[in-house]
Amino acid sequence: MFHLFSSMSQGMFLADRSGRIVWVNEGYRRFLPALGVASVDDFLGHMVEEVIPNTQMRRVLETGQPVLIDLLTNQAGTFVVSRLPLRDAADTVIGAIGIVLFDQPETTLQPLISKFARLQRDLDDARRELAAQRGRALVQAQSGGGRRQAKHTFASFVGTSPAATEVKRQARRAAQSSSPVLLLGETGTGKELLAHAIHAASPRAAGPFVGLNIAAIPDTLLEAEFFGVAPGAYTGADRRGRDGKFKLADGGTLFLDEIGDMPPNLQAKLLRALQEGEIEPLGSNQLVPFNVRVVAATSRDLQALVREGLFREDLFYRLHVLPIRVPPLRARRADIPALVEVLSEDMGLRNDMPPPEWQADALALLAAQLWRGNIRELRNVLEQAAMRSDSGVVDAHLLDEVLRAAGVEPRPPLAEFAPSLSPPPMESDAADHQRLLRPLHQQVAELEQQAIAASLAANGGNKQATARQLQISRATLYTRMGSPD
Ligand SMILES: Nc1ncnc2c1ncn2[C@@H]1O[C@H](COP(=O)(O)OP(=O)(O)OP(=O)(O)O)[C@@H](O)[C@H]1O
Repeated sequence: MFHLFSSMSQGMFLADRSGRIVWVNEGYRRFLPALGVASVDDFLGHMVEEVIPNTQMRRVLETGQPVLIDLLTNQAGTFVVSRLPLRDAADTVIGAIGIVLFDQPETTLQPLISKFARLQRDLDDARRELAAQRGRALVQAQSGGGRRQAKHTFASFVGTSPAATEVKRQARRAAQSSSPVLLLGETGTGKELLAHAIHAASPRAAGPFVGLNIAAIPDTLLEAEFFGVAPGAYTGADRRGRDGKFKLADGGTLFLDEIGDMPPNLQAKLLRALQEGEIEPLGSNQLVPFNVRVVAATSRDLQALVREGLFREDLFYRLHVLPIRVPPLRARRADIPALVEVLSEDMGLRNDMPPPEWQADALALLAAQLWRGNIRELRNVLEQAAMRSDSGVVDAHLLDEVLRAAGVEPRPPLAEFAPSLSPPPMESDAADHQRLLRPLHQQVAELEQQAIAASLAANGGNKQATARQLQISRATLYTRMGSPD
């Protein structure tokens, strides 16, 4: 074992019970200059922390517990390392082995590191959202409530598929700009959610977020909704005047949903307002400057509307500065299991019940559907299935019935989805630990095969997309697929 570790790893050394380095192999010697150690003689005989900054070797010697995998960063770089205690026949710790498994993990472990970075970013977003929610609760408690704030951040946008990651990347970049954003995508794809997230990540986050669904308001009332009404313009209830959404969103973000449904006369007025940076409340004859960032959304084909003369071309270009295409759910099937989990948790919380459980065949069936209503439709189907399950467990049979009742002719389950969707078998800590004590090349090869199988399944067997997702060349993918090692 000792020789195997020594030859398979990038480098290895031994410390005695007191933490003094007593042996170092050939491989390890090349790290010495970067550690600021001139020769092996200056390394041997020194206490481990004197020559390897940030090492956790002392803890291993003191506790007798191994650190199987750790990242060590010091002036010599970042390394994936392993530290194992050495014991004598009476089980007393007599020293420890330090092993460098990988140097330059940022290149050798690129797919893992980028996944880690992405998860870390999502975690940071979630933490920020929690902090913001606490802050909002505090502000509401102090002000008696009623503030218009973003309800979602990027962490609420569930999905790590390439398509979801790309849309979040574009939206994050858009958040930093002050130009109008145009969110394009089918109904229920998360456009409104992204609008909230863009606001929450923008320099205007402390300002209000005001939404207006143009399709939901009669044309005759829209102008007053947009620009407000001056005092005295009308008799009756509106005598005192009323602020429009532009005024309410001052200093923040105005979300114009279903912009494609805007009547032509109002399109002209909106264009003028955006060009001049001023609005004219109904009946006022006065121009009022505003400071609002517009995020618009539509599920209609805006360019086709322009061609048909139903949407002004000049307004289209005014809004089309930062277009973001939000992908439909069927273009990111890999996100379905995660969405099912999040939506189930939410359903459980709302109904004060344990979240429903989804069997692997049910998930495979869900992953295969076209989801024309996207996440909203998915949620609806999940809710109906959960309601019809007495045990709280939903299988493909029950789901099939629910889909048919909802008027959907179910497409057959994606076979390649089922194995990757079923949860990994539970292993006891001891067995888990034992698995880690096998030859490293074998473990790495297994991990590679698992990653390739999962990615192939997520990409419906498409090798080009799989290679892109894993950030390896197609040639490498074919080699790895052919050699399970
Ligand atoms: N990526 C996602 N992760 C989690 N929930 C999502 C995601 N995308 C959408 N949802 C949820 O799905 C529902 C529909 O989303 P949203 O209203 O943002 O869609 P939309 O594109 O604006 O739809 P419409 O065009 O019909 O207004 C909401 O409940 C939203 O929270």
